[in-house]
Amino acid sequence: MSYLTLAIGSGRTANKAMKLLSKAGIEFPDFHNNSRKLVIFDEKKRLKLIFVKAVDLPTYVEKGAADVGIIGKDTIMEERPDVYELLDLDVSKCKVVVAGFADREYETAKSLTVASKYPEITKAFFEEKGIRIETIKLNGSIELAPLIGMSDVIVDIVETGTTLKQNGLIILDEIADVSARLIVNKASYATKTNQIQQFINEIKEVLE
Ligand SMILES: Nc1ncnc2c1ncn2[C@@H]1O[C@H](COP(=O)(O)OP(=O)(O)OP(=O)(O)O)[C@@H](O)[C@H]1O
Ligand SMILES: O=P(O)(O)OC[C@H]1O[C@H](OP(=O)(O)OP(=O)(O)O)[C@H](O)[C@@H]1O
Repeated sequence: MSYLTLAIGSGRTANKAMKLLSKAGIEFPDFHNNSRKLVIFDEKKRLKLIFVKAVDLPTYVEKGAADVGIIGKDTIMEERPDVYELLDLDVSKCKVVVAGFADREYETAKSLTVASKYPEITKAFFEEKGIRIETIKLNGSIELAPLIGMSDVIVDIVETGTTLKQNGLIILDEIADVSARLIVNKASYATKTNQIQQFINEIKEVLE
């Protein structure tokens, strides 16, 4: 039987995903905390694991370079890949929110400048709300933008709320709940149905 290729984001989700796999009895002997190895196999050689930049992960799965992938719902919403989303893994939980200063007009604003890593989520959300926006695409430290007057608000991830609090910002709107999801390449699902289904069942069994 050939192996499945599984893509995992190399950043924050990697450890969570590896813990989940280990709980399901799928062990990767070559996985260590500070390892820079980008391709590893599980001990039974059923899974080839590749570590990719999270934002690129949907592309690997959509193009079939990976059969399956573990990725945050935020990235799925932003990239809208043509893949199957088959399982909510219920880890890496956070929210996509609009945040800004408490004392500025938000609900009554006709137009806003919004800084975000998520231009597509931002556009769709404010279109629906009927607020005209200019989006400033940033790749990190998003909370800085309103502090230095570069944007009125931000669209970003909140987990504990610490980053917002320490920068004097509050949640103004909630856009979506986020957790890690299992996505599957459509052609792989047709040609490797049993293998993929078995993998999903093994993971399902260890979800709380
Ligand atoms: N503070 C957070 N708490 C929980 N989950 C988060 C948090 N920030 C991000 N996430 C989730 O983890 C995913 C990966 O986030 P991360 O910031 O590690 O991206 P990355 O692209 O891997 O980072 P890097 O730029 O360091 O490679 C996000 O898409 C989101 O679903
Ligand atoms: O609510 P909290 O628990 O404070 O977490 C939220 C923060 O975590 C993420 O940033 P990340 O750590 O990925 O850093 P970044 O600024 O480089 O995106 C996110 O963009 C927020 O800034």
